[in-house]
Amino acid sequence: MRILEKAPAKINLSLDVLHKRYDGYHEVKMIMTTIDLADRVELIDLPNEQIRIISHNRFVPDDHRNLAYQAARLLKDRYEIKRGVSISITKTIPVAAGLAGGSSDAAATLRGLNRLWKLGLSLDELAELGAEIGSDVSFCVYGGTALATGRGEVIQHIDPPPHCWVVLAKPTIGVSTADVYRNLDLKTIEHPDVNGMIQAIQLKEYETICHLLGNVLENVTLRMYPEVANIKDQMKRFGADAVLMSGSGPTVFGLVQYESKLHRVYNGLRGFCDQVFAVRMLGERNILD
Ligand SMILES: C[C@](O)(CO)[C@H](O)COP(=O)(O)OP(=O)(O)OC[C@H]1O[C@@H](n2ccc(N)nc2=O)[C@H](O)[C@@H]1O
Ligand SMILES: Nc1ncnc2c1ncn2[C@@H]1O[C@H](COP(=O)(O)OP(=O)(O)OP(=O)(O)O)[C@@H](O)[C@H]1O
Repeated sequence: MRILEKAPAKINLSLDVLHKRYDGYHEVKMIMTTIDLADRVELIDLPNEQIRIISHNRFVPDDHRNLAYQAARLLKDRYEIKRGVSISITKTIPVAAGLAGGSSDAAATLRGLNRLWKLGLSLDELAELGAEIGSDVSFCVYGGTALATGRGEVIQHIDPPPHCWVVLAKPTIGVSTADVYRNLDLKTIEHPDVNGMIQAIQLKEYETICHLLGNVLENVTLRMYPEVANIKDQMKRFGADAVLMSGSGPTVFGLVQYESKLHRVYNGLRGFCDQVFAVRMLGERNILD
């Protein structure tokens, strides 16, 4: 049997860090939303016990380091599955970009294997398992728009933002999330207004959403990689309504309300950056059904 799952990327509209926890992780408070930029994960049942990863992207590991492999291993061990699976990942989401590409592949693998192996698990149960793989996996199991707290795995669904376009530009550097958190100086950060962002999303106030975009990890990555600031400047110059780095970066996203302006921002950025995308926000909860 063959199962196909879409694995969409996320962006963080607001990302705050409250404190460092005793387990070494940081307590976060952030708004995540799904965008229409997705990998494709294809699962094929294998009669033996093997978990096989196929990916033609040289930056994506094809062994136990792959988060999709870890998702399959977790379900196989936890539910004592005596079968194997071939997991073929077609990447569109840039790697190590701050867009949760690997996490979304893992989440898609959890959803797909739940169907392939007829495990009958709920999305809540899959999200709980996902948290064992990585902090962003729980959100990716559901997709949509959510307030994420804890280390990112405590998910409260919220309304989708109003319709708009997202232009993404990924500089040719990969960023280590662990390094960015390690270099964050909690004493000097300016906290974004996460509650205000939730309210603005609920009221569908596009201008307020633009005004309140904020990410405390942005300055850390900007200090490590000044080219990210350059891309931010270019994106503003070409007319994006608001610009922010996603997650730990280095991808920069710009919000654009009207399609007429979208092409100018997209084409302008293509002169500076190899990986540029123009996509819709997909903040509705049932997008993965
Ligand atoms: C930056 C974000 O992408 C925003 O959505 C996430 O907070 C990171 O999520 P992720 O990549 O799934 O992170 P994980 O794979 O769980 O952790 C990678 C590393 O980032 C650091 N980390 C991650 C999440 C968190 N709340 N606090 C942390 O300090 C830890 O050093 C951890 O070893
Ligand atoms: N399925 C996968 N796709 C991409 N990278 C993966 C995958 N599995 C493991 N990795 C490894 O994870 C690292 C981070 O890649 P990923 O694309 O998930 O980062 P990210 O978008 O910054 O994630 P996040 O936003 O959750 O921090 C890569 O350098 C790669 O070695």
